[in-house]
Amino acid sequence: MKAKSLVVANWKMNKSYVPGIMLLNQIISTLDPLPEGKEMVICPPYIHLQTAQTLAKDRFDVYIGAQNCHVQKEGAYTGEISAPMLADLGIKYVILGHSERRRDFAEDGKMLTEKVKQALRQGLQPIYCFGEPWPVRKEGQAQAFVEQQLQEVLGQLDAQQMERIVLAYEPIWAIGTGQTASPAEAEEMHAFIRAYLAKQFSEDLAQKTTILYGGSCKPSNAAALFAQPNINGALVGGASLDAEDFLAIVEAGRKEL
Ligand SMILES: O=C(CO)COP(=O)(O)O
Repeated sequence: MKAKSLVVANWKMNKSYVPGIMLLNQIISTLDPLPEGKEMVICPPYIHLQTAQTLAKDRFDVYIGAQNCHVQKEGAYTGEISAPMLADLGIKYVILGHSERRRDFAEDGKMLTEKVKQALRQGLQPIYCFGEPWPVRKEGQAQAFVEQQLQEVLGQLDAQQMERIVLAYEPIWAIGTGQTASPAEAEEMHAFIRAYLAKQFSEDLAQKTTILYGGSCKPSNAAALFAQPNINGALVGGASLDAEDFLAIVEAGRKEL
């Protein structure tokens, strides 16, 4: 079985209520149905999740995701949102391990393993993010760094759990910088990640796992990235805040993925 292809919007902390609803409407209503095996996913801030879910509910090709969830199911955790709350809304995906959360909220492998397991228990599909900073790449240590970020979380999961995980390679130096990894650089890392999955789990699981690229993905570079054999889609930040740009990336995915 071939890996599912996804083009995922990560709005981060952008778009207040009315502009957010307008953008959701524009993106979802303009998209022509995608063929089977391809999905568009939108991960807006929490305030938009319920509306987004309503707008996407009759589409078999559009799904909604959250940008984070708490480790615990419920309790005295002021300001937090739990995985059961997201699942109850019908949300399908949750982004976990984004470098901005690792940096700003000290999320480490141990905590992310627990979050991934909690999300899975609630029926959500985690989009697990990882990627190296520039000094690590410069030293030629990018693969070793990525392998460790994979191992500390995925190494704690069984094959059945792994079947519901989406991976997102996001080199930190490419996030929000306009400096994307070249298609060859991205493909080299994606092939390495697939080889890791084959070694750690099985060749079958490695082939079935969706591996996204993230970091300054734009309409101008999406097609070349998507043409790489081990790239199954993208996690898009800045360019997902503009309907035309994001839909252009989704269209590149329709052709190339
Ligand atoms: O962090 C990202 C997606 O999660 C990538 O952000 P940019 O597309 O803005 O570089």
